Amino acid sequence: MKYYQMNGCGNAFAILDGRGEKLRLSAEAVRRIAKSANADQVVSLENSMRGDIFMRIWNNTGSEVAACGNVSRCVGWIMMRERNRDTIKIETEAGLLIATRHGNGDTMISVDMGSPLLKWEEIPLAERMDTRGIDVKIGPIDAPYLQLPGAVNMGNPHCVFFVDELDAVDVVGIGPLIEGHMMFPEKANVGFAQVLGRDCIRLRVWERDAGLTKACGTGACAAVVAGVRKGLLNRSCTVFVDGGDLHIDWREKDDHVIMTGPIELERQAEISAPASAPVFR
Ligand SMILES: N[C@H](CCC[C@H](N)C(=O)O)C(=O)O
Repeated sequence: MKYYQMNGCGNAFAILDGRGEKLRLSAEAVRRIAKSANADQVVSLENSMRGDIFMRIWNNTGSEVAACGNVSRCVGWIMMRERNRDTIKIETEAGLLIATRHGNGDTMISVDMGSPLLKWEEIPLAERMDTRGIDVKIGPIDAPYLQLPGAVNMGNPHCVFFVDELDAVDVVGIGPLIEGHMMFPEKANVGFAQVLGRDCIRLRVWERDAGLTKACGTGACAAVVAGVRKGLLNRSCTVFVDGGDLHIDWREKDDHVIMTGPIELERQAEISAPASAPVFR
């Protein structure tokens, strides 16, 4: 089967084209693939009745997840090249996504991530709360910048803090405390955003079940939505992440969030179907 090693702004992926195979990856196989590929997420491509492709996504710790913005852009690019089309419909557990490019050979790919879910029970949170600024305490650490983060679901749960100085934030120390906080029954991706202007932010994300990554697509979408709801940002924003930059547009006309950014194909290979736990050299 075809194997693609790709990244979106440094968010690293191992993508297996399982169409035509009975590919069923165990959590252990996912962890082994992710380790050997040094990937944040692992994806298997499957046939779809509703779209051009079905994308099954796992974090590198083995948990299956419904949404991943950056890999949606990579899979969109694979299918556009295969079908020689500028628009591709991707089916995921979170729903249908539309990926587009501006022309053949283009590696700037946009994905329509649909509408953000903003009700407390849709994030989900453990109790009723105003999701524009939630009350999540982490023990003795009551740093001033850890007040009232925004909560947004982009097909997956996000908690976004707005901080004055991102380089002063201990993302690796604080991220896991919020990720597993009892306020989030399904855990959460934890974003730390610094506003540089009403149309640009810098963002780092401690990802649920994957840790600190160089970029998080749904995290960038969630940060802009949370910033607009706090009155800090315009609906069209550039998000500077460690691995590059993404452009987010939370469209007024249909409430959809459009994410645009680069993809990179690092390696493509033919491999034998990984029944259990293959190791890629
Ligand atoms: N860790 C995330 C999934 C990957 C999201 C990220 N890589 C993106 O580009 O959106 C979660 O468990 O919800």
